[in-house]
Order: sequence, then structure tokens, then C-alpha cells
Amino acid sequence: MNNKPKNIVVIFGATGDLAKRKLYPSIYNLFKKNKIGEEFAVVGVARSELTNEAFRENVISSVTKNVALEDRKNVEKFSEHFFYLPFDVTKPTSYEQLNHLLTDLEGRFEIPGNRLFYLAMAPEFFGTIAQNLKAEGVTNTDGWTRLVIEKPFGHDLPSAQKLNDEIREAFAEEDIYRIDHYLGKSMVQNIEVIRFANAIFEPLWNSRYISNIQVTSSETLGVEDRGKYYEKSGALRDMVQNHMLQMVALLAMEPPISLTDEEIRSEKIKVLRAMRPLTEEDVNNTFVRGQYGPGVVKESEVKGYREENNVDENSNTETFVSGKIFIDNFRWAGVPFFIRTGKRMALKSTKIVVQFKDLPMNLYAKKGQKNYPNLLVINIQPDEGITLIMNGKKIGPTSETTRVSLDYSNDHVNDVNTPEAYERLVFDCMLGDATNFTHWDEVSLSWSYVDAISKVWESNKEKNFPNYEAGSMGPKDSDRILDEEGFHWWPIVKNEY
Ligand SMILES: NC(=O)C1=CN([C@@H]2O[C@H](COP(=O)(O)OP(=O)(O)OC[C@H]3O[C@@H](n4cnc5c(N)ncnc54)[C@H](OP(=O)(O)O)[C@@H]3O)[C@@H](O)[C@H]2O)C=CC1
Ligand SMILES: O=C1O[C@H](COP(=O)(O)O)[C@@H](O)[C@H](O)[C@H]1O
Repeated sequence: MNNKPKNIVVIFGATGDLAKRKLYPSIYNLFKKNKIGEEFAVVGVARSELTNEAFRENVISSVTKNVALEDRKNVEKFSEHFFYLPFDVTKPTSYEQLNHLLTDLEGRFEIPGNRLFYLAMAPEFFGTIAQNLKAEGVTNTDGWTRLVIEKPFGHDLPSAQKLNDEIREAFAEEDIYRIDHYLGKSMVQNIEVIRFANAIFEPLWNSRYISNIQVTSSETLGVEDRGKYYEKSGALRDMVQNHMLQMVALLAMEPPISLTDEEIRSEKIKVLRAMRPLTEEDVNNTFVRGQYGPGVVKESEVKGYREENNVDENSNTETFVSGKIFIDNFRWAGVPFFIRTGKRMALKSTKIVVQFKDLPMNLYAKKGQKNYPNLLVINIQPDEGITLIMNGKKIGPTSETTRVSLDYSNDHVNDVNTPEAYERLVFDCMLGDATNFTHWDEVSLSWSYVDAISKVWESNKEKNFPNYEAGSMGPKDSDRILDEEGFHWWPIVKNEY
């Protein structure tokens, strides 16, 4: 029996950057790997007047960059499943036409009324589209209907709440798939496996044995051509509200009673609820914002944030955030979770370092010699794997110890692993698996946490921006929040611990 998902994907914003760079290559990979069969179609909609042929050419060129010549025939076969409809999201007639096209394609490709609506457009259209889909009967089918929502999901808690109310008028919570592409990354998914499938870690995974946890996501890229969006967002809303807090939740949650999406989500929600609320004083003392100035990245000179396109020359927007989070529950009382993310930093790296507490007494620690704690490093990107840092005896006639690194490394180093993340997430959505998507409760709790920070930052402009050089590891003040606790940021370069 053919168990492959059979559905139509409707992409709103089919001529846009996200569709071309991530969605078409992801759907192609699913086709190439035979995860979807012949019973699928993709309908692209946007304002531009395109024919099916022109649209297919766009799709072909967006997937052929990484495709060998012998696969070209397959790409053409794939593109025959693509259809285009010029569309105005505010006009009911557009939705009527869409409904006719979908019904026709469902007959042609033997698809049982399953419709996945992917909103790859600016968020101000999300509510309008969801409501029109329902009002014009496009969600009225014999199969399932699901709505995939891209970030940003609101700008703060009130705007996210308003957006949620609008889409909930048309779709039930279980049919809404809010994308956080970090949840599609292989090593982010591995956090649960490392924790819950290994007897050696879970007994130690608490405040008795762990001194602190550090989560870094650094980028070498600047704001590129997204100045308009980024000026209103900044690193706090762009990265912390979603990706960084999701990683913290996965690291800190209790073992779920099973691996269903409801059970995992319910444990993550408890972590987000247990994050210590921040006072103004906490924000000033334990969170650091930065903005990059000019500098050198990968041996090339780059301009500062304020010189980028569509950025105010006196911008107060942060391109770097670091901070200390406490999770006030039985397991984590007193253990700081340090987070750090920024653009135009020295290296592209997403990494988690779990630092274990020192032994009560170390027989090998000589006077004046450094004490080296055990570290578990989860390498998320670009290299994927796990490194366990231990102490061993130096080879030879000596009792001195040395750092030993036990390394598991995934075969392929993944420089830009977002396409793979999108591929997994799109497929999960076709299968109806919402485990790696964010529930409204997670979104709202994350917003209320970061709103406390943005409120303080917006009310007092940072006078020292720009305060870090492009190509560095962020502002110096970011070291202070660890120094005060007797810690330091572990290097993000592999094997330099
Ligand atoms: N690009 C990325 O890497 C990422 C993007 N996102 C999010 O994904 C969404 C899309 O981003 P991106 O692809 O970069 O944006 P783009 O600006 O590149 O694309 C926007 C798309 O929307 C269409 N569009 C705009 N207005 C209308 C309208 N009134 N009616 C119908 N179609 C319209 C445009 O086509 P046309 O002009 O032909 O109408 C185009 O296809 C945003 O929410 C963004 O925040 C999230 C993470 C990463
Ligand atoms: O969501 C976003 O993520 C990217 C970083 O993603 P990664 O997979 O390359 O780590 C970031 O550049 C972008 O600003 C943000 O919107």
C-alpha cells in the first residue's frame, strides 16, 4: 500500500525569497527521495502575472543549483506538479478561483482533499488569508486542511495574540503549524535523544551536577537586504523569542511521558512558565545588547549596521543579545542558562555547552594548575555532532592530566542546514506531526519573557552603539554576566576547550 502523503500545497508568496530558496528545494528533495509520490501538486499564488510555464521555470532554476545533470529530467517531471494563480489576497474572487483550481487538481492527481496552506508572505496578511480561506469555502474539503505560518508571529504579546485570534477564527489550534526552523535541525532534534536515551546523562542532568549551560548562535552574515524588517525586530525578536528559547526549553524540560507532540509540548511549556520573570534591574544587569560597527569578517572588510540599506543612521536596534536565564524549578534552581546570539560575529556556529560541576576534591589538581571541568558540547551547525570533554592521564611517565575529547561527528558538515530543516518540517506537516512546531502557549510565554526586555531597552536608548566590531564575539560586557558567576564563555571553535 502507498503510505505517502497525498496533498496539495498552496504557497502564498510563491514568487518570494523564502519560497525560492527554501520551499521549492525542500519539496524537490522529498520528491527525489521518494517520500512523496505522484499524488501531489503545488499551487503558487502571488500578485505577479505569471503563466504556469514561467512559474515552472522559476521552480526549476531554484532547485537545479545543487542538482547533477542526470537529475534534470527528474526536475522537469517534478515541475509538472506545479501550477500558478495570480492572486489578490483581499479579493474573494481570488479564493473562488483557487478553490476551483484545487478541486480540479485533486481530481487530476487523485488527491483526497488534503490541503496545506503555506503562508510565505508578510505577516500582516496572515489573518486576512486565513479568514478568506474559510469564508470562501477553500477549507471545506473531504480531507484535512492545515495552515503553516512563518515567523515573525507578532511583534510582541498583544500583536501575537491579535494575530492568533484572527487565524483561530478559521483554523483549529491542532491544524496550525507555526514554523521555527531550528526545531527542524537534526542536532536540535537530537537534544531529546541525547538526554532521554542515554543512562549516563539523565541522572546528572540537574542542578546537583551541572554548573551552567551556554547556548550560542552566532552568524557571520550581517542584516543583508532585510534592513526594513530587522530595524523593527532586532536580535531579541528575530532569534531569542523563538530559536534560543526553544533550545533552552528542550535542554531544560522534564522527560515527557511519551514522544507525542502534546506530551513534549506540555513539558516545554512548563519550562517557559518557570523562567524567572525579569525586573528592570535584572534586564539592566543580566542582559546585554550589542550592535555591530564596521570590521573584518572572513578577511573582508564589512560595513557597520548603521550603514546597511534601509537602516537608520542612528539606529537603536540590537544585532546582538546575550543574557542569563534562570529556571525556577526543582531541577534547575540556581543554574544559569546563558544565551548569546548575534550577526557579523567571528564565526557561524550554533553550539550548546553543558558545563558540569567540579569534583569536591581533585587528586590530580596541582597547585596553580587550572581545573578543567567536564563539558558536553552539542554541535548544532555547521559541524553536527557531540563532543564530551574529559580529563585523562598524559601519556608517558608522568601523573599529569590532559584534556581528552570524545567526538561523535555527523559525516556531513552542514554549512547552510536550513533547507534540510525545512524539508523535515514540511514533511512533518504533510504527515500531521506537530512535534517540531510551536504551540500558541509556547509562543505567548516566550513573548511575555522577551517583552519585559524590549520594554526596558526601548525606553532607554543605548548610547554606546555600535559597541562591537564586526568579526568579533560581541560586546565586552557580554563576558561580565558570566564573570560575575565565576564562569566564562567556552570557545565556539571546535576542540579549543
Ligand atoms: N526569506 C527568508 O529566508 C525567511 C522569511 N521568513 C518569513 O517568510 C515570509 C516571506 O518572506 P520572503 O519570501 O522573504 O518575502 P518576499 O518579500 O521575498 O516575498 C513576498 C511574497 O509575497 C507576495 N505578495 C506580496 N504582497 C502580496 C499580496 N498583496 N497578495 C499576494 N501576494 C503578495 C510577493 O509576490 P508578488 O510581489 O508577486 O505579489 C512574494 O511572492 C515573511 O513572513 C518572512 O518574515 C522567515 C524566515 C526566513
Ligand atoms: O530565523 C532566522 O534565522 C536565521 C539564522 O538561521 P540559521 O539556520 O542560518 O542559523 C537568521 O539569519 C535570521 O535573521 C532569522 O530570521
